[in-house]
Amino acid sequence: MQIIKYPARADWEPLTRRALAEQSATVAEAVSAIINNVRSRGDRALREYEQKFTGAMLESLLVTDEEIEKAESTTATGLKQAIDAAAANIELFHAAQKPRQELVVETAPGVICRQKAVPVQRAGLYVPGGNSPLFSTVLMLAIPARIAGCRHVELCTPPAADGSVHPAILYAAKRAGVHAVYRTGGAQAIAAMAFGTETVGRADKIFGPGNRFVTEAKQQVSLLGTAIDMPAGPSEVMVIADGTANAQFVAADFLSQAEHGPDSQSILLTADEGFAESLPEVISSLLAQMPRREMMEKSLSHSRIILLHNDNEIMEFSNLYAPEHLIINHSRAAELAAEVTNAGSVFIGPWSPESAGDYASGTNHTLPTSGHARAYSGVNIDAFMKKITFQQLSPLGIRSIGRTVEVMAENEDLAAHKLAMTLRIEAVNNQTK
Ligand SMILES: NC(=O)c1ccc[n+]([C@@H]2O[C@H](COP(=O)([O-])OP(=O)(O)OC[C@H]3O[C@@H](n4cnc5c(N)ncnc54)[C@H](O)[C@@H]3O)[C@@H](O)[C@H]2O)c1
Ligand SMILES: N[C@H](CO)Cc1c[nH]c[nH+]1
Ligand SMILES: [Zn+2]
Repeated sequence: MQIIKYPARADWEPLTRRALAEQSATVAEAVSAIINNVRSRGDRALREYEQKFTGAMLESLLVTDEEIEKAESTTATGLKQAIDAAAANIELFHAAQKPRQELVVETAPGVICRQKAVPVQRAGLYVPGGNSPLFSTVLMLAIPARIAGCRHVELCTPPAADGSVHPAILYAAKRAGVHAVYRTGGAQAIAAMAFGTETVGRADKIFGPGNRFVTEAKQQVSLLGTAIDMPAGPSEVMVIADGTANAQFVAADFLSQAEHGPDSQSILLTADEGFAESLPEVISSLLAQMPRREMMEKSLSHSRIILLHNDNEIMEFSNLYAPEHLIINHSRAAELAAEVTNAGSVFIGPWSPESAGDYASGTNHTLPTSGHARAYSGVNIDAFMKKITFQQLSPLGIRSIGRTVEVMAENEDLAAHKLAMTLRIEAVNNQTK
């Protein structure tokens, strides 16, 4: 693994670029063709793509109630208990985010303004299933959708080669209140939820992580009129460590990222040269005990160890990179955490591995990647809600702001705008004569 020692400031920006996560032109072209095909040929296109990418020959795209019931009985009790325990924490943290009450402000006498949070009505959730069936993602998306009060929640996920959907995905979907599950994945699933097909319902907004094809598809359909949560592509972690960090912990955090896919990325920032130099060997020895070694090696080949002069430089670099996950395994962890301005989710201290947030601490694991944490939040209750504003003016309100509106409309050269107020001012004046 590459160790980059004291890079010049001019080289920091290029170092923050993701190795493979950039959306290539080929991916964009392939995705655009898939979207057009699904848009014009609906279910037929979905079936063809599933056969091509997963090998599944599908009769029904919709998972039946019987399959969901059966999944409940085939999922091991210990796993169901773990899913239930994680779900309870995710519910607690997300329920606390729900706006408590409507906002009401009388901005001027007789002018009442209200802001009301209203749920997205039809939510489309994507649960990845290429590399492994991420049933934890079902909880991360469907629980906030249910708490927000979405009227219809549908979920797409790639099927196995025999056409089945992993039982734990179905168990979690039922537990979290999903209304319909479809066996389709990749860009085709995103297109299906964006435009609707004979079977898949059209969603108002699409949520969830995925590989480069899924993320590109979400970005393309967002330009064609369907809202998305954010770009949540190939996973990445930045670890900040000093000499007090347990190197095995850091190495395991690197590997847990690498196993998400060949285009995941892990970066260590440290000011401790000895720690930087010793880490690759610790990673290699842990890697030797792991399954999926080949894929993890690919991911690690574009991971990096970056040696900087001090903690100030480390925090500056981290905020420039804007990591999806930031683990601070450092003697001043809490102080450094207070300086984070760009990150998806932060894990503070030696006892907070990313795995905790991936599954069970209660925070959401659907997070912005590729530097999008500079401007986007991870999934939270707000993502499932729109804020609608209301205003109601009384005759007193017309008196309060009528003249202000007239003057502004006149000076924007918008005579009809002015007239709509002038007529009311005259009516109020006539009433009170
Ligand atoms: N950012 C986040 O919040 C977050 C959370 C969880 C997972 N992830 C990421 O999600 C990703 C999951 O990826 P995955 O591949 O395991 O599952 P996936 O479900 O995202 O993608 C699998 C599907 O991609 C499509 N596909 C594969 N190769 C293709 C090709 N050549 N052309 C067109 N379509 C193709 C197929 O339809 C396939 O079924 C990982 O990169 C992981 O890091 C991100
Ligand atoms: N680390 C992933 C992206 O945040 C989420 C995940 C699901 N399962 C395991 N990990
Ligand atoms: Zn993970």
